[in-house]
Amino acid sequence: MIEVKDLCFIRNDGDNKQNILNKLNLFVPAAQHLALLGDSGSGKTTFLHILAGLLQADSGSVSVNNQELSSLNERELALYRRKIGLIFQHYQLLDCLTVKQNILFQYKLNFPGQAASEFAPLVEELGLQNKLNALPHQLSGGEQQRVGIARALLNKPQIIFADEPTGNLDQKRSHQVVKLLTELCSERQINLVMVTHSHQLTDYFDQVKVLRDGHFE
Ligand SMILES: Nc1ncnc2c1ncn2[C@@H]1O[C@H](COP(=O)(O)OP(=O)(O)OP(=O)(O)O)[C@@H](O)[C@H]1O
Repeated sequence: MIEVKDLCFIRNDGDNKQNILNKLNLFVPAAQHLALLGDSGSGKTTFLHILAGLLQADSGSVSVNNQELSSLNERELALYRRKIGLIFQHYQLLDCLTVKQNILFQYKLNFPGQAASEFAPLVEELGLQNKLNALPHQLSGGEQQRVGIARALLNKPQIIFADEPTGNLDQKRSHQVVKLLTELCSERQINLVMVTHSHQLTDYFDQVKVLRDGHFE
C-alpha cells in the first residue's frame, strides 16, 4: 500500500530552483498496480526514486505499507530498500556473470545460506530455463528484461518499482514483458509502480496517473 500526501520535491540547480513535484497526492491499495505516465522531464523517475527511498522529499509524506519513509534512519532505509524490487530500462545486468548468476546475485546477499526455492519455477515462468548459462550480451532485449524481472522477484519484494522497463523493446515484446510482469506480481500480491511512455500498456494496470506540472492530472 502506498500513500502519498502533499509531496513536494525541489531541485536546486545552481541559481535555479525547480519545483519538480508540487503537492502530489496518491493512494495505491495493497497489491494494486499503477502505471505512471507523463512527458519527458515531468518528474516520473524522481517520484519513483522518492518512493524507493533513494531520494528524500522536501515536504509532505510518503508511506509505504504503513512505514513513513521520512521517519526512517539510514539503517532502516537500507532494510526498506531490501524489501523492494527495482527494474530498469537498461536492465542493469552484470555482463561478466551468467543469467543464473545475475538472477541469484542479490538474493545471495539478502538471504545468505538460504536455498532459493523459487528460482526454478520463476525461471520456467519467465521462459529462461535454456538461457541460464548465457551471458547478458548473448540475449535479446526482451530476454534481458525477463532476467531483470526474475532477479527482482526472487528477492520476495513487497513492492516493485519499474522505470520504463520496455523503453528498449518493440511493441510486441513490450506487451509480452508487461503482461508477464503484471501477472507475476498479481500471483504474489505485490504492489507494482511502472513508469511508461506507452498509453497502450496501461490496460494491464489498476490505476493510471499522468504527471504534469508537478502533480497528477
Ligand atoms: N540529478 C539531477 N540534477 C538536476 N536536475 C535533475 C537531475 N535529475 C533530473 N533532473 C531534472 O528533474 C526533472 C525531472 O526529471 P525526471 O528524470 O524525474 O523526469 P522523467 O519524467 O522521468 O523524464 P523522462 O521521461 O525523460 O525519463 C527534469 O527537468 C530533469 O532535468
